[in-house]
Amino acid sequence: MVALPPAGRRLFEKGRRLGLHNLVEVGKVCYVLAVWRQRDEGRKLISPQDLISRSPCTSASRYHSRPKVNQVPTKVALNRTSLYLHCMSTKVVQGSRRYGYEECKATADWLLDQAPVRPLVGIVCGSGLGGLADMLKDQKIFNYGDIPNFPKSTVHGHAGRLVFGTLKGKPCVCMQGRFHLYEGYPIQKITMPMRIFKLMGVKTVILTNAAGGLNQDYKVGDVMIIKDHINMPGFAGINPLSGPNEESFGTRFPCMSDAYDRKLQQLAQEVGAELGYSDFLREGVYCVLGGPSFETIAECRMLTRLGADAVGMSTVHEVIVARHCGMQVFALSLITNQAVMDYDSHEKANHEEVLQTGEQRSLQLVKLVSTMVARLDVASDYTNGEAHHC
Ligand SMILES: O=P(O)(O)O[C@@H]1C[C@H](O)[C@@H](CO)O1
Ligand SMILES: Nc1nc2[nH]cnc2c(=O)[nH]1
Repeated sequence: MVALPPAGRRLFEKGRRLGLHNLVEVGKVCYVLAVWRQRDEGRKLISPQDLISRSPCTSASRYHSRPKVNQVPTKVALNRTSLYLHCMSTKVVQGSRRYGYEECKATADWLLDQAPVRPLVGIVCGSGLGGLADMLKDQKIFNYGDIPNFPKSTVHGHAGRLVFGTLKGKPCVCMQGRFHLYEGYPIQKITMPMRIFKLMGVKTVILTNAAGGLNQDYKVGDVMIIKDHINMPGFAGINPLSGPNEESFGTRFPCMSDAYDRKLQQLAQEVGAELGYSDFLREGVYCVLGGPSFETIAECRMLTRLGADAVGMSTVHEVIVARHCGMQVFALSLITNQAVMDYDSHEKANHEEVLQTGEQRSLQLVKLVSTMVARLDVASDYTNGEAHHC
């Protein structure tokens, strides 16, 4: 429990008596991250943002104006079934602590309370690649909007669902849709699911994305095993680990030269060869940019000279956070379009083409990933020799 100032402590004590838990201090402002026990709703975790959007600040209450989503509640009035927020400040709480251990743990616990399995493998589906989640057996699905502290998907082709289940007998959790910098979320927020994965017990993370092919040998529909990355936003100080280090997750200065697990790359090559995919299976360097605009011709030429084989708008931030907290990482790019390199070309990158290519390669991608998962050596982590059933 973090140290609370006296006002926060009093609020916490009061909230506790009424069934509210986990009062968290952020900067100078206290807010409630609540496990709110309501008589007929059972146990419910409500984040500050949810409290703001859902709480019934009625005209009957002395708090007459409904708080705006980016306002920070400075006072909270409680009774048995209702919670009223008083927002005096419009200051938005900044910084990584807001997406720190307490929040991630609360969300992980909330999910595990209801999940049918304790996942050992976490999968992130890129644009148009959500079909992977459909492979899971005995599914339990959570819409992102219902998960405390979780961002919402805003991009077409990202369903915005967290799916639990088993894939070839392995307990998995699958993000059907991810978050991107260009959606306007802080970088700590878009990578928070990785820490939630970790706290739920995930050992191996498999990430997929749609990317533009920079390497002139690549064709649309190729699948690139990511062997390394170039973190362009990182050059400008935009890194998910910026801010106070969360020691409980990992070290201040994590190594990234071993970010992409070599054994898993080897396994992908073997599985790909067995499945007859060698013709379109590649290995290369993925470069992340901020997006949402696609690259200019000059930018594509520059990235090629820097050693990038594919360019995209995701994955790298998640990889950094996943490695920081010690998970094993494997990542794939589906080359959905050729980056335009030539001023005579009339090609134009567009999201529709990205989704369409995703659909066309979906079956092979699902087969590759599911066969790899079947062979993952995570069995030794099962308790009592069984899958982690909660
Ligand atoms: O989530 P991913 O990286 O697969 O999404 C890519 C990058 C943009 O979000 C979008 C562009 O079409 O696809
Ligand atoms: N930045 C970037 N992201 C992509 N995602 C899919 N295709 C592309 C592309 O060409 N550029």
